[in-house]
Amino acid sequence: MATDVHRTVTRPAVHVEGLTRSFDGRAVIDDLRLDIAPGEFVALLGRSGCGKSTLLRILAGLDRDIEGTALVPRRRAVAFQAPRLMPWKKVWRNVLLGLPGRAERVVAERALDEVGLAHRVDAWPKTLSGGEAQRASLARALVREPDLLLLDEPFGALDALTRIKAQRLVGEVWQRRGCAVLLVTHDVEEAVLLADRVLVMDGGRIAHEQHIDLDRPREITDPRFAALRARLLERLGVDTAAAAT
Ligand SMILES: Nc1ncnc2c1ncn2[C@@H]1O[C@H](COP(=O)(O)OP(=O)(O)OP(=O)(O)O)[C@@H](O)[C@H]1O
Repeated sequence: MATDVHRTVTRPAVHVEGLTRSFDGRAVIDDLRLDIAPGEFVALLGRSGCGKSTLLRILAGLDRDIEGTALVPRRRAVAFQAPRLMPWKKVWRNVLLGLPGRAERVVAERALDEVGLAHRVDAWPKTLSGGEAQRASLARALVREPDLLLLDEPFGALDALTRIKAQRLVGEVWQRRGCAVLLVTHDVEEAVLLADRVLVMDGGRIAHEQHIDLDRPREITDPRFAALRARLLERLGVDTAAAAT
């Protein structure tokens, strides 16, 4: 009997294969392979200098001096640790900065509302707090309606409380928008809190991956959360037993 086999093949949001990037003859990224599914939230960990930002810049299209394949959606946006707002432009104009065509103020207003900054539309960047500036930077990414959102340690410079709020906001935005996210972070807890899958980069490649099969919202007090966190710390070479003493 003939069987009709239907396979649903979903094109990944990101497809990277055989990717190599060298600086001064040294391969920082070395034959790296990575797929990210549409709508998937992926966190990228790794020791300082292992090439996380380099990978993110390549996926953002900011670095094209590569060997191998890096396929990304046309609609993508990036937010960095520093909000990079132009001080001579009001917040709403910063949000529209670099958008192709003539964008209306209402587009910026909508994005600023989404990140809880509706009241700061006409503010000057220098009057924003660190957390507000980071939200404005996120709004600037969101007006691009990205299928892929690239975040390079966006919460790195924030104080603990602001950081928790910003993490929650990113989680909400991701769930509402359904875009794929690649979050570079140093914070293992943040990775387990937000991501569907956590990658550990080492030796220029993805050396380890961990699926996070916990329901959302996640509780850091959940013993399964602690177990995943410990396993990732171990992969990062942090001796948790020693750290606890
Ligand atoms: N433009 C460049 N020229 C020369 N070397 C570079 C350049 N950009 C990055 N590198 C080197 O590549 C390596 C990886 O840098 P990268 O910024 O990607 O690391 P990272 O994992 O993001 O680090 P961190 O966690 O500290 O931000 C580092 O050794 C860095 O010095």
